[in-house]
Amino acid sequence: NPNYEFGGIVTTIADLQHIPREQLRLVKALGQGAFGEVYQGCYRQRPCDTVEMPVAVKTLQEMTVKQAEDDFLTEALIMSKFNHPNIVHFIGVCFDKTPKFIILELLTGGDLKNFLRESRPKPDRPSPITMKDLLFIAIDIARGCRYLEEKRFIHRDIAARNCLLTTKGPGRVAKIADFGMSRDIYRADYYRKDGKAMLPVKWMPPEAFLEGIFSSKTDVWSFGILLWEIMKMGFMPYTGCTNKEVMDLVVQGGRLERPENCPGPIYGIMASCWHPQPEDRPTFATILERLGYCGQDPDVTTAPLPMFYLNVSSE
Ligand SMILES: CN1CCN(c2ccc(C(=O)Nc3n[nH]c4c3C=[N+](C(=O)[C@H](O)c3ccccc3)C4)cc2)CC1
Repeated sequence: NPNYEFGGIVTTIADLQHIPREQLRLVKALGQGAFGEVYQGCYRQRPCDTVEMPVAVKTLQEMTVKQAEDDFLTEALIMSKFNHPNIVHFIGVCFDKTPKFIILELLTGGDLKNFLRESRPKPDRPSPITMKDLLFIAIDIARGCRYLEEKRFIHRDIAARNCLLTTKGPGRVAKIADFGMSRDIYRADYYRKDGKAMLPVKWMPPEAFLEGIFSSKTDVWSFGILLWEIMKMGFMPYTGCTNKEVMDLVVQGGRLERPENCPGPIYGIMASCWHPQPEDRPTFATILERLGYCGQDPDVTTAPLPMFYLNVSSE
């Protein structure tokens, strides 16, 4: 069984909260995870309890190779170490029988990329959200990233697709929810990542995809791309470019343009995340401070959202 060293402490499966299967009830499928289905479920904290807590249940499909099983466990070990309002909370594991389960906090708003795309203004329906909502989502994720930075944990895959919302409605909180990439790096053999096909190149800085150098400044670059995703309400970055074209472009100093209607101060923040030199990129503490100022600036918070329906591209 894999173990996981974090902050000088080694954790193994024995250290995780184990949840008896009879205290769990699967309700409905939420989506397809990397290892198998993700379900909405109910968890009864004690057998005698009548009250049940809604949870998300990640399943490891029955027929898997040992490696996938270790990866699944490693993801649980990683998530069990975090405790922050902008990181999806780990509740426990249910590994006594197959299929194995990881029990996590349930977020019912779905992933951030789909939410942004669904929230675009339409000819017959103005957007249900405003620039201020987009800014608050960015601030939530920046808080989660600052926590990881403080813990010296490198996520390696900060992107809108890996973030979840507690609800689509007002009062929504955005959280970092997927640790698949950082989990894979804990795996001994890196070959799968060297396939390049698996790497989120469009979210990576040059030193990462050229030399395999990762640090919290890698996550800062990715956060800049995430900020661009938010301001473009779910567009794919570098639309239409292949990974190779993006690597060549970025190495030569090419960068994503300021999205239409994106307030200058916000574009300034994302551009600062894309310095060629990692050390010239801001910390998440600085990013949070600057996002906070933007939130106090009416020119920013009252800025109109971009219009997409004037062009026909689905992206
Ligand atoms: C009309 N809409 C359609 C979509 N719908 C949903 C769609 C998906 C979800 C959902 O997966 N919620 C989750 N809560 N907790 C975790 C979840 C996933 N987790 C995971 O760990 C998943 O691996 C994960 C991680 C990051 C992003 C996606 C999936 C942990 C909730 C509502 C709302 C109504």
